[in-house]
Amino acid sequence: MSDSCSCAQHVLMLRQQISVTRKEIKNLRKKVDNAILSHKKHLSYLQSALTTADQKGAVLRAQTHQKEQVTEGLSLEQGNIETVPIGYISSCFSAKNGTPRQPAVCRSSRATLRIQKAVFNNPEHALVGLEHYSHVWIIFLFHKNGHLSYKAKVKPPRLNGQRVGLYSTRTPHRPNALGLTLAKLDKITGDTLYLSGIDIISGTPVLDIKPYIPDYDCPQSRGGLNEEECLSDTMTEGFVIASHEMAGSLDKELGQHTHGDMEQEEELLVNSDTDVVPSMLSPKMCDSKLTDAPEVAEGGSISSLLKEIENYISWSHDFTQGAVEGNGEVTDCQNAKAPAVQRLRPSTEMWYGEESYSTIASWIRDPPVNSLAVRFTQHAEKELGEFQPPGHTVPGKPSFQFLQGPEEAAAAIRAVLAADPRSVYRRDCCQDKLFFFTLDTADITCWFGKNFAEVLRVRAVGSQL
Ligand SMILES: C[S@@+](CC[C@H](N)C(=O)[O-])C[C@H]1O[C@@H](n2cnc3c(N)ncnc32)[C@H](O)[C@@H]1O
Repeated sequence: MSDSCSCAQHVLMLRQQISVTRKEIKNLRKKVDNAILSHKKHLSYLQSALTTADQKGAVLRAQTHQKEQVTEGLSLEQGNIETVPIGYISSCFSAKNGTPRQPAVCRSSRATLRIQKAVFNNPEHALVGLEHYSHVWIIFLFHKNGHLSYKAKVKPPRLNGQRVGLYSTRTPHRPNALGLTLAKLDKITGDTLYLSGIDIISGTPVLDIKPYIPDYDCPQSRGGLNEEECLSDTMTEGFVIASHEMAGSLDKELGQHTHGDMEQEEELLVNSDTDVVPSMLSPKMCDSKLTDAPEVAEGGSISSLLKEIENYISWSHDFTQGAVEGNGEVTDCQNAKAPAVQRLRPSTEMWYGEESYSTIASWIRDPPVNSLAVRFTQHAEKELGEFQPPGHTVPGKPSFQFLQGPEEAAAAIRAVLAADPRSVYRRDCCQDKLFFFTLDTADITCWFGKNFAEVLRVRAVGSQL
């Protein structure tokens, strides 16, 4: 009996010891977990400090290198510069394939650019004031050129195999692999720029940002066009403003005008050495020259002259509106013209003088390749419709990271394909092959037929086939 009693006591004691040991183990585990957590925090802090130090190191190295170059006589003055990216692009294009060739091709393409802390202690300070501008020039490195090879002559895809000097093109393959893109600045939040209308892939190092100032950057805008007017997508405003300007300058000068001056203005309008045919002018302006109106010369009917100008302005607005509706193509300069509108250019030119105008190679607006009709199979349309806007999570459905939803994505896909993203080689030799590209979080599969492209499949990046 006593044996069994002492045995039971022993078991009880052992149980108590086990329970104490368990508690100790639990406490120890807690301590270890806490230690791991605090180490992890410390580690991530150290890692981020290391990254910043690395970036700062890169900047310092660049600066030191620059100084060394100065002492070695290889300074800025000799055209030597060690570049330091001010940030890297995150964009809806992850690869070169399928990325628009110019920003104007796809207005809905989106990107962000965060200014690096390594370059400025307070990157957001460097952006103060930029919010007043609607567009910015992005100067970047074509970092995915693969190798730094270049040739003096290139074959732009839109020239369908014809060769031209590389400096007459925007080819990425140039001695200094610098790209220049005019992007729309949608907003700035802290140290980050939100951009749209870009032709730059994710990960691209950006070297500089400059505000787009039409008064400086857009020859057509000289002579008093304001920002809004110059940035308009069409010629309409420019044309109308020219007429307004004419009215304005007449307003100012009416008192001093002689009959001869009036005649000159009219001469300029009707007989200028341009291809503006009389039928392009207001019927009234063609029929009755201002010089035919003796009251004006006598200073008697200024109001009728102003009325005339007003009619002209309103007519020219209607006319250009009609012309513009036919074609929405635009290029770098945001008010560059569609071919239909081009004919109107000389009439504006008259008022600013020829030197105010830019000229371009005709193939830019009238290339020997057709733009393509784009269609989606029903299946592809349905697949695209599944995509959710950024931040929306619906179980089992993919979400975009940049594009605002399926509609915007469809517009972007149409724009990219309509401009025929294939190389000349691919167009000629691989016509029957499928074409793949990635847009935001969607993998697009399509094929090309005569003058059309068809989207066959739209799948979430990384999803199983
Ligand atoms: C023809 S370049 C024009 C870029 C810029 N607008 C310019 O005029 O300098 C646009 C093409 O460059 C390619 N591209 C974009 N970002 C790139 C990068 N970081 N490295 C190499 N190629 C790039 C894409 O294939 C895109 O279609």
